[in-house]
Amino acid sequence: MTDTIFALASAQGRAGVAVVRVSGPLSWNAAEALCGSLPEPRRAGVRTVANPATGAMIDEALVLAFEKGSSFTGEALVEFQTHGSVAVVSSLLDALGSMEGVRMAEPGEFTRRAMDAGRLDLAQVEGLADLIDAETDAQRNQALLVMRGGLSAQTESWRNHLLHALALIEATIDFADEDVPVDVVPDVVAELTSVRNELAGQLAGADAAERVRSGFEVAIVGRPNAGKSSLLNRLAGRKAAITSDVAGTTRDVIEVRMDLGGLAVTLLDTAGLRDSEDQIEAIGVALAQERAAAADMRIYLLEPGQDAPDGGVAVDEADLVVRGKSDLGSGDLSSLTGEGIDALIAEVTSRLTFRSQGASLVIRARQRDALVRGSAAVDAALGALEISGADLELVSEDVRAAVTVLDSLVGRVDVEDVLGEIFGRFCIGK
Ligand SMILES: Nc1nc2c(ncn2[C@@H]2O[C@H](COP(=O)(O)OP(=O)(O)OP(=O)(O)O)[C@@H](O)[C@H]2O)c(=O)[nH]1
Ligand SMILES: [K+]
Ligand SMILES: [Mg+2]
Repeated sequence: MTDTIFALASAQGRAGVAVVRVSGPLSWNAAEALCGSLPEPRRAGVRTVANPATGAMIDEALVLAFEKGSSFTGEALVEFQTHGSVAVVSSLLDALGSMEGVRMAEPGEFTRRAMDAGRLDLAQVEGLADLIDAETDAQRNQALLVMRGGLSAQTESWRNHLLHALALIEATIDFADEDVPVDVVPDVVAELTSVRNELAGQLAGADAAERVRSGFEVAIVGRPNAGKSSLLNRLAGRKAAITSDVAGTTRDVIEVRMDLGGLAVTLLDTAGLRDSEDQIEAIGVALAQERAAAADMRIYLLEPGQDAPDGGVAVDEADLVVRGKSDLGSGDLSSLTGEGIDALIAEVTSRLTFRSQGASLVIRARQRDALVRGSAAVDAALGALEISGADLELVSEDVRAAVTVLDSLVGRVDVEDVLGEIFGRFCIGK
């Protein structure tokens, strides 16, 4: 019999309410032992929860039971909503742990069971993991789409087209000796081409999807004392970086995480760009150049009197060049007075929002890799079909390979090795 597992599903520590989840064949028995009778399935009921071994009362809780086949895990499941006290939760967990056939869940084990029961596929599990980690609206929306099966539905449709192509090819191979000269090649080519184009479309939006998921990096660069750290602090609304009138104050890259219009953005403050005799500062400048070059966008901060960026970091059309310290005379913005700061935020947000709009549903390197391999297999099949008198056996092998790759994307085959890694990153209780 499968183990019955339990865990705190809500966050650790003091809270208004804590949720303890019990899933598996013995979950209802365990819950009945704790609270007498269970409410009707899917109907909340208030119960007194007591330790069956000692009779000691643990708490008064809202109890919810789910029947096998209609819970998150697909198993019989009970949720206790207790008062969110550390002592209540630990005595409830202790009481559960002392029961025969019931044990603490491993990280991600509830989700793993949901997947085994066919309630979620692997791509959806990845969406769920991202949803739990989501900090901004864009991350939440993206994760929800994937968790609700957006990528899975696409994959299913590609798979159906490929299977249709395969059926056409195989019928031709089977009837090769007979007198039915039907040329299936045009239909097969049409099916494969449409799949290839859709795969290419998803792949084209993978970079943007990755940015939405992990956040855009925006680096502030410029000469020493231009006011970069002051600008970072103004944008962050707190004193994240040291500022001073000493040129060469910043050496390390300072990172501040922000939410700009629902997008996750990491703002980088970097060392002022100049040739320095100071070894440590020179290392800082090299680091600044490296991080700025790798960032998605740069804000080049000009100091008063400076007309244009002076090398050191390549500035392209994705970047913003702004004049600071406007309070001293002319300029676009001032970190001292706040002038022009909202306009800068609006401009950065609109540029990044524009870039995020092409995002596809490919949220993981694993998924992208599968699409790249699937697309290569479809290309190989199409290539083989271009030769007149194409070897249909070879074509069918390529198409079959593409199907297998798509199956691995949703976890239908061949994914034991990635499962451990994916579920291990969930917390206990999920
Ligand atoms: N008047 C005025 N002074 C500013 C403004 N922004 C920064 N400063 C001053 O300019 C000097 C340098 O500011 P920082 O923010 O340390 O400049 P930085 O570009 O980070 O300097 P490094 O880290 O040394 O490269 C400090 O004395 C700041 O107070 C501004 O908008 N107006
Ligand atoms: K400075
Ligand atoms: Mg600085």
